[in-house]
Amino acid sequence: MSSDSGLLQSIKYTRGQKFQVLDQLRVPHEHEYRDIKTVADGVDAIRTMQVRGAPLIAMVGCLSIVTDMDGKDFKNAKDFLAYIEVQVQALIDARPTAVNMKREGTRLINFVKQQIVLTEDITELKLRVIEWIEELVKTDLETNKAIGDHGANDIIKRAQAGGNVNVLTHCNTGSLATSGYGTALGVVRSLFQKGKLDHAFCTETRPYNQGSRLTAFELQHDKIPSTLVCDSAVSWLMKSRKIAAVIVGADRVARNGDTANKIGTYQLALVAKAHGVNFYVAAPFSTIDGNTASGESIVIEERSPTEVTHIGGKPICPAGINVWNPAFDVTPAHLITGIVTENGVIEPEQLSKKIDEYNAANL
Ligand SMILES: CSC[C@@H](O)[C@@H](O)C(=O)COP(=O)(O)O
Repeated sequence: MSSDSGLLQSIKYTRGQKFQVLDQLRVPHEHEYRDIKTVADGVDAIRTMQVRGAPLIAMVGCLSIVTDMDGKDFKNAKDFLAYIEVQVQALIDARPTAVNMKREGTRLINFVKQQIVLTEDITELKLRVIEWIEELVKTDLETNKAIGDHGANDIIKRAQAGGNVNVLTHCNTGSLATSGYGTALGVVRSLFQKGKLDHAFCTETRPYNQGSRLTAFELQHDKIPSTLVCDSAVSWLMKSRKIAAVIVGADRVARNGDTANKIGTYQLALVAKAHGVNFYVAAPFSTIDGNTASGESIVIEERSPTEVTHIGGKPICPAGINVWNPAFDVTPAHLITGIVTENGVIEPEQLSKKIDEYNAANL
């Protein structure tokens, strides 16, 4: 399930058999898969960033429930529901900023509540949960392809003179952050497949280097013409090359369009504004959090200082220096040209209305 091709397969899952995740801490140099047998394994893989990226975190979390409940006995349906609620909360707590695990976990709990009205048979309930989670993973790939096409079409439409475009992306939002294809990197893939991409630039994305380790790897893998730049080179890049668009992913989009994403996204948006470059956020609708009014209330995860002070386990600065390591920042909506979803490109001012329409149709 869930692969574009071998090396970019973030998840290996076969019902009733194994569930494994690619250990992204080792990419690009090694491709080792880790078994996920329990929710505790899932939480650990998410916390240590063996798996990362908002959509993938949710899928790995949910699939870890599938393997965890295998062979477990439950006294009754109420006991089963209580178990699901506890596991979902543990997975939500693993990393606080991305909303996807919270959203899918809440939907899963609601689904179980509906099902226990229909049947109290535990074997049947387990099967329905497995099918619900497998569908979630399958849908993610289709969603990403739709995001890719909507984003690419909008960029092409706005590109002056209708020629091929250069784009810049940040962090890793590709096959490795999703079940396949990717969100912002899906837009790059789609531009390439349409023959409309001149060149893709990707940032290193310090401190964790998702750009240089993972995105550069994906771009090379797909033979997409691409160049890696330091995070500190982006202003000069936009000044000296013609960049049609910056495309980033999202960990949570608030109702007003403010967007939490990998640290450094906010400065990219400011630089894009200063240079008249369109700035897109590409994310599935499940990353839009209609319950969060604005970016003010988004909790920003702060991670270990060692991610800044060390690279590959080696220190790169004097021991004992104070470090602040926020993993994400919030880009204000007014800097965002469009939010690219599977349902089309939404201007931030239209987002609240679109959320209400989506909820009326889907919830
Ligand atoms: C499709 S992934 C979208 C976001 O999750 C991505 O841009 C990002 O910020 C990832 O952060 P990470 O800390 O690597 O999980």
